[in-house]
Order: sequence, then structure tokens, then C-alpha cells
Amino acid sequence: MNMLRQYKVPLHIYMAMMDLQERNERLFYKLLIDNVEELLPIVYTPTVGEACQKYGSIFRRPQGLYISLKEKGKILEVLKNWPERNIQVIVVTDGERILGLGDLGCQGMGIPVGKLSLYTALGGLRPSACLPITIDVGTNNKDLLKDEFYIGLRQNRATGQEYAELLEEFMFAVKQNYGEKVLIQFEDFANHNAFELLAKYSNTHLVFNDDIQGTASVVLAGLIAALKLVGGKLSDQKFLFLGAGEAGTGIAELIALEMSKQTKTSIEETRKKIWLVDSKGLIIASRKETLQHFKKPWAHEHEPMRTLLDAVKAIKPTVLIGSSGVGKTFTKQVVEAMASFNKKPIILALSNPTSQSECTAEEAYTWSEGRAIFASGSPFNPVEYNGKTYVPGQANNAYIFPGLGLGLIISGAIRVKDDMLLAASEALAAQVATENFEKGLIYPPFSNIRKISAHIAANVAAKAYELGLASRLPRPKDLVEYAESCMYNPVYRTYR
Ligand SMILES: O=C([O-])CC(=O)C(=O)O
Ligand SMILES: [Mg+2]
Repeated sequence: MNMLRQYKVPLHIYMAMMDLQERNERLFYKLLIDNVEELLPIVYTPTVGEACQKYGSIFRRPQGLYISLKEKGKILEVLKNWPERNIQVIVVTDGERILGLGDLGCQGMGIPVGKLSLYTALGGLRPSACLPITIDVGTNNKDLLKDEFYIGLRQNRATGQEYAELLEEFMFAVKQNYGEKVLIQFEDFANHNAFELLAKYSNTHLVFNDDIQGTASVVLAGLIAALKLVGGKLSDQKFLFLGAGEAGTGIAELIALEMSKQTKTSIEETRKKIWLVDSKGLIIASRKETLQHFKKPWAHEHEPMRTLLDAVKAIKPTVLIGSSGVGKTFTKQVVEAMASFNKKPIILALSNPTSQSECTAEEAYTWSEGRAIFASGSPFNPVEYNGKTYVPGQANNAYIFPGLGLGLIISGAIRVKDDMLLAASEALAAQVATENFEKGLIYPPFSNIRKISAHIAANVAAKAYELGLASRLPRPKDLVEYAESCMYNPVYRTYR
């Protein structure tokens, strides 16, 4: 840590950490686990975003497996080249929508690598059981295509049938090579592929999409916890989203599902409490014809509203959620409007990395006169306002996916179901302690994350058993204890 702390530039710490991961994996994980709050912003958002942008020029060794269009017909062989055999989790991207940074092509590899290091550090999966994969179908990023250090195929993205066939071959090669119980996490695919891949493979494979489902689960957990601060039930809230992509519609759907379960009303009914704004304004019934299919359920009757500010004023939401990938969109006027009709407005600026955050923590607290309950996708430091310290929470799927994955694996689950995401949310919300609430936090600190992950894993596993989707039998009695006993610990072995 002393050596790492000599670097003042976060990217340099990132590079030193990647070197350490290569040279002494156990020590890498020991540092990451013991200093999680300090190192998470390095190996994960926001620094990992910068690393992906510059990946070609900081490249040392391939840390994961690249599968390109050129390997079509040979994907199984390529998988067999990976030195580890007992893979339990794959995080795969095609690099088309890396965080809120757009198409970074093959340079998106930083994301599967970073996510999997959290699977180990936060969720306790063995490093050797984790496989980062980047599918290279080209990139439409003009700067990268011209960049002499670009590491991927120099062509525009393959689409349509060519794309679908490569992914189909990949999905079945994975199942053939690693079996039914390998978990495949889809990460940072563009909207048009993300929804389709998830729908296509969720009935044949153990898959989930972190941006759609992981984000949904973490936000729902934060909202359940936030109700302890604002009072009332989830169904008493009114939600407005800026951004109707994977995160926005994924969160909206999980909230609607939870409200529908709590109030025993239909999901069509509970969806009516949720409004979404996209780049064309408020999503309303008169736009239905031209909307992408994943936006259609949110097209309610309303007059057109062009801007977020107009929509906020008209809808008067109690919860405002930013998931558009576009920074600085929660302006002073927007936050002031939220604060004008809410005693405690809930404001979540989820877009990553920090540069894409809809507003900063300081802005949220200042513009709401310290009344906002604020959390963001990338971390912000505590803020002093009028002599009081406000600690913003980090509403990031990193709270959920390591524990969710651990729960799926220890139960031998063969499918992911929405009820498991709800179970994960409830477990996370239950981990927020009184002392966290007192600081305005709606998430527990990351310093306890391994304990939190064990609780999430236990709740998810319990749900898998309940649904008859768990194949590890008999069911362990105490699932929290069992989850903890399965977790990897980076300790040196004693020499004999
Ligand atoms: O990586 C993160 O910090 C969260 C995430 O999945 C994304 O922004 O795409
Ligand atoms: Mg992501």
C-alpha cells in the first residue's frame, strides 16, 4: 500500500495494481479486500473507465480471452486454450457501451477483468474460476480505428446475422466446455443487443445482464432502505427516470414487480407510477408507434414534455433516477424543482464513470439545501454543507453481482429468475444499519462487503432452492455460514 500510495495519478495506481495481479495474485486480492474503499475506485469505476479509453497504450499482457470474428467456427477450440478448466463465472462484453463512455471496442476488456476481480474480492469466488471474455466484432469508434495502438479488429461492427451467429456459437461452446452451471454475466453491451441476448438465452443458460438486472437490484435495495428515511411504502412513491436504456428500464421493471407483489395489483397497474424521459422527452402513449420495444411498457397517457425540467415539474416525482450515461443533466433547476415539492427528494445519479454522473454529490446537497437523499453510480467524497457532513452512497451493481453470483454458484442454480434479484435486493437493504441511516446513507459501507455478499448469496441460494432451480443437494441448513465457508481467502500457504 505504501508503494501504491506514492502514485498521485489514479491511472498509475491502476497500472501498478494490474502488474501486481499478474505477479502476485494473492497479494493483489489481499490488498483489495483489506483496502476496498481506497482501491475500488481504482480497479473499478471511475479509473477503470479511463483505463479502457487508454487500454491500447497501457497494454502489457492480455488479461482475458479475446474471441473475434476470425475465430468463427473455432470458438470451442479457443476456449480450450484458456489454461484453467474449472470456470464458474464468465463476464463477457462486446465493448459497444462501456460504462457511459460508448463504443470502446476491444479495449472494453478492462471491464470484464475489473468485474471479475470484484467477484473474487467482494464475493469470494476463486480467481482461477473467473474468466473475462471480450467478443471482438469490430468497433464503430472512428478514433480507435485510426489509433496505432488499437488492439482489436480494424473494421466496423458486424451486425445482424453475422453477429447473432457468432454469439450463438459462443454461448453453446461455453455450455459444451463448462457445463450447465457456468454463470455468464453480460456486461456493457449496447441496448439493442443487450435486451435481445438476455431474452434469448435466459431459458437455456445461467445468464444475467448486470446493467439491466444487477443495477435494478441495487437500486431497488437503496429504495427499500430509503423508505426508512422518508417513510411510507414503495407504492406511495412516484418515479421519474432520465434514460430509458438497460439500466432505466431494468430498474423500472423491478420496482414495478416489487410494488405489484407488495400491493397484490397487476404489474400493468404499478408501472403507471413510473415515468421515463429519453433523448426525445417524456415517453408517452402518443409516441408508442416509434418506440423501441423495451420502452413501450412505459408509454402512459400524458401531454408531450420535451425537457427533463418540464417533466419533473409536471410529474412531481418523489424519486429521480439518472441512467442516461450523459453527465451534468440534473441541473440546478431540476434539483431545486425536486426539492420544492419533496421534503426529502431521493436523487440517484447512476451514470458512470464520474464524468458522466448526472450531478455531483455536492450539487445534490447544495441545491436541495441538504435535504436530498443522494446516491451515485461512481463514488463521491463526503460533502460539508452548512456545517454538516453528508455521506453519499454508491448505488453501484458491485454491491449485488458478487453476492448474487456466489449464491447461484453455491446452490448450483441453473437459471436466474427475477425473484432471485428481489431476494438480493432485500438482503442488501437489510444490511443498512442505523448508524448508516444517521449519515443519510441508503447503502452499507463497502468495508463490510464480504459479509454483505454472504447474506445476499444466502438469500439468492434460498430462493433458488425454493424455486426448485438449485442442483446442489441436500440444501445446506445455514446458508449464510455455508456461503462464508465457500469464500476464497487470499492467505499464503505454509511451506512444508
Ligand atoms: O461498472 C460499473 O460501475 C457499473 C456498470 O455496470 C456500468 O456503469 O455499466
Ligand atoms: Mg456495466
